[in-house]
Amino acid sequence: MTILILNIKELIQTRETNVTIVKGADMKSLPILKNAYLLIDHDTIVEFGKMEDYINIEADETIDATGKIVMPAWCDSHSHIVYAGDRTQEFVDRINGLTYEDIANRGGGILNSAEKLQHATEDELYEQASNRLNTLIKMGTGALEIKSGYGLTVDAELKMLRVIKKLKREFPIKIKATLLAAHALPKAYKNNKVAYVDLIINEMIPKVCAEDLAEYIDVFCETGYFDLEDTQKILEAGKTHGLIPKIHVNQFNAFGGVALGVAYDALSVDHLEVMTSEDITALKGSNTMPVALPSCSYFLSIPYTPARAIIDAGLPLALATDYNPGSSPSGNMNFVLSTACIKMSMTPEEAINAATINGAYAMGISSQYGSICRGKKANLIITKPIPSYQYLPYSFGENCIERVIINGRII
Ligand SMILES: N=CN[C@@H](CCC(=O)O)C(=O)O
Ligand SMILES: [Zn+2]
Repeated sequence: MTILILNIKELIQTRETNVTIVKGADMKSLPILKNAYLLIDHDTIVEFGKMEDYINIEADETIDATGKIVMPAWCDSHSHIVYAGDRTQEFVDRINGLTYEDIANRGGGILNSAEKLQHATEDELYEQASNRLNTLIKMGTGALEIKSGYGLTVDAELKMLRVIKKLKREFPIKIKATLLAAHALPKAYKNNKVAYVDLIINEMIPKVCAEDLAEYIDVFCETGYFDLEDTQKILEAGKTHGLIPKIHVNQFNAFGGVALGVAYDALSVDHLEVMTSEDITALKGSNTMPVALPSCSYFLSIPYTPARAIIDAGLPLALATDYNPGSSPSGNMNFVLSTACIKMSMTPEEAINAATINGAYAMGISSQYGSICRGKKANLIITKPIPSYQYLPYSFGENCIERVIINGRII
């Protein structure tokens, strides 16, 4: 099956060579072809160029993209879309004055979702997660990382990861799975964190790896959750079993977690709402992608990740949704893009690089996803007729997407 897209007003994020990460000042540049064409063969981008150089090509399907933007589908490197129910009551409690921390301290928050998940069957979880995933795909997401972390028992963590494995099988988009058993201390281990960390290391990690259920190991490295020592032990054990580290860090407090992530060659360090100059220094020269989650900052009314300080220090930055029931009940990457521009002073070019190629890097897939490059996967967004690509973040809240192509298939 071949698909030919003609008369594209702006073809965004075109790369002649297979760039796999964009850093610092380079994030300001977003290669564009105006009045372009693009050819897909099966699941692969095979050719693109300017209409003036177009020589008649026969294709099974031809799309006229007059007035429209074509760009890589979003690469959302941080989500928790497998969860049961919702936490609307906590949302209302926060409006009435409680903080995210207050709610967690009284046994709500992550433990509330863990309680709900205990009672949900694998089929129920799959059904809820697939509804969310269908919505995300329509909003332009073509690759997604999904974490466990609402199970907090051996069985329930495995249950979550099996749901993710089924989503991988049944959905056309690229999915990466992460074991986040160290998301919160379950009630049963309230006074025995050491035993829970041991359970993760001695039972969960080996079982998850035996069933090949995850690629990444994650820890919520935060005051009141898991400290540097716990994080180090869990990352170490994960690495021994072939899991690649990715951590939740610096959401509320900065105490050296970023440097620890870098020391363990984490693929990404995510959240970073609170950053010190030491954290920025630690990231320099590393292979670790800093990931900002602006929807979480928006929803919890906490600081935004200091994107300018990070990018102006020459570092890369990725943007992701953090889609989860407690701190970001939205998986809309278009909103993330707008919020990054409006609240984090990222230019549209930086934000698009962060939400495509750098997001792909944070999932270890940027050699195949995240840009318009010959040989890469045909995961594309085709917009409605819009004035320019800058209109995407500008028109926040508006759905500018007309069609999505995933793996060469029109959705
Ligand atoms: N901060 C830790 N974990 C999630 C929130 C989990 C929840 O509140 O359910 C996050 O990334 O924001
Ligand atoms: Zn998260």
